[in-house]
Amino acid sequence: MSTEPSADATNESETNGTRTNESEPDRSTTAEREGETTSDAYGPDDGLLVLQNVTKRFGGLTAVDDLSFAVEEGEILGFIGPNGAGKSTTFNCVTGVYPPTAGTVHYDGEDVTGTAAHGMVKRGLARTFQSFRPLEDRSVIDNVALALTPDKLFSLSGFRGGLRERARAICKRVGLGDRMELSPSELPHAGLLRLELARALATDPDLLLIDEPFAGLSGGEVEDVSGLLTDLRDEGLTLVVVDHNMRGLLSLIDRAIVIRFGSKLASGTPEEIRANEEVQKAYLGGGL
Ligand SMILES: Nc1ncnc2c1ncn2[C@@H]1O[C@H](COP(=O)(O)OP(=O)(O)OP(=O)(O)O)[C@@H](O)[C@H]1O
Repeated sequence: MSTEPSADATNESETNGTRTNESEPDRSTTAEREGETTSDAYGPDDGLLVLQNVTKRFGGLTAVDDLSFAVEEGEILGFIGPNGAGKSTTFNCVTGVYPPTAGTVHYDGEDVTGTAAHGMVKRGLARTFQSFRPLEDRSVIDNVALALTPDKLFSLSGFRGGLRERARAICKRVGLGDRMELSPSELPHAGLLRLELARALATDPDLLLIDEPFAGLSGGEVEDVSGLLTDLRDEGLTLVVVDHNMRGLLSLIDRAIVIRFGSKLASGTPEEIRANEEVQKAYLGGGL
């Protein structure tokens, strides 16, 4: 698996799960871990998004290793793993940043393996980024309007008016209704996160992949954002959330997949994840 001479083991609470100082993870342990999880045999229709045996290699490094899981329609799935576990790489394989080296990705029953990013957005898959850069010379509402997909809105009568109306509704939806005319630089961090969510919602997704929404938020803000995400799910969206804030994440999600060294370590309800000894070890000191 990984031969990464990584120096990314800087998070002391997750040092056990990084690849630092490890040339090869223990294969037999991996096999034992897999034995503890539910069956890894998924069919294309087992969820809105289904990964089957997805592997991604960068040269000699295997960042994602034969990973299979399904995201069920209407759920909030937590996608958890220590630093360097392969979470972003998995997201990148799904959202068309690059194709997987092996394995297949099905979206809404169709094989979308290797589909480019704009094609995945068109199919209804949106993504937020942890480090996002809105256009600073545009207002909040303009940033949202620019993310709208015109082919879903175009009408001969009022193309521009329609866009603005829709952007306004989305700003209100994410709690930015009273800050639409501000510049992004005037928003606090939690406001920027709401703007990033708004930009993703502007593509009219069915499935939203959200990268570390709780990073940098206070306890109260975590609760507010969790409330917003729960509302979005209740309105019909399917959500996959990645975050290191295990406590915040476990109180939000319906189910979690935990990965380590690019492979599945555990899956289950928040209660099952909290009680899982392998997860406890991977997050030694993480306060589950
Ligand atoms: N483009 C790339 N080229 C080479 N190696 C990469 C590339 N992208 C990621 N990696 C490596 O793949 C492994 C998995 O990285 P990835 O970013 O997917 O982990 P992660 O779980 O998202 O980590 P974090 O929580 O720190 O963001 C790491 O060892 C990383 O250094």
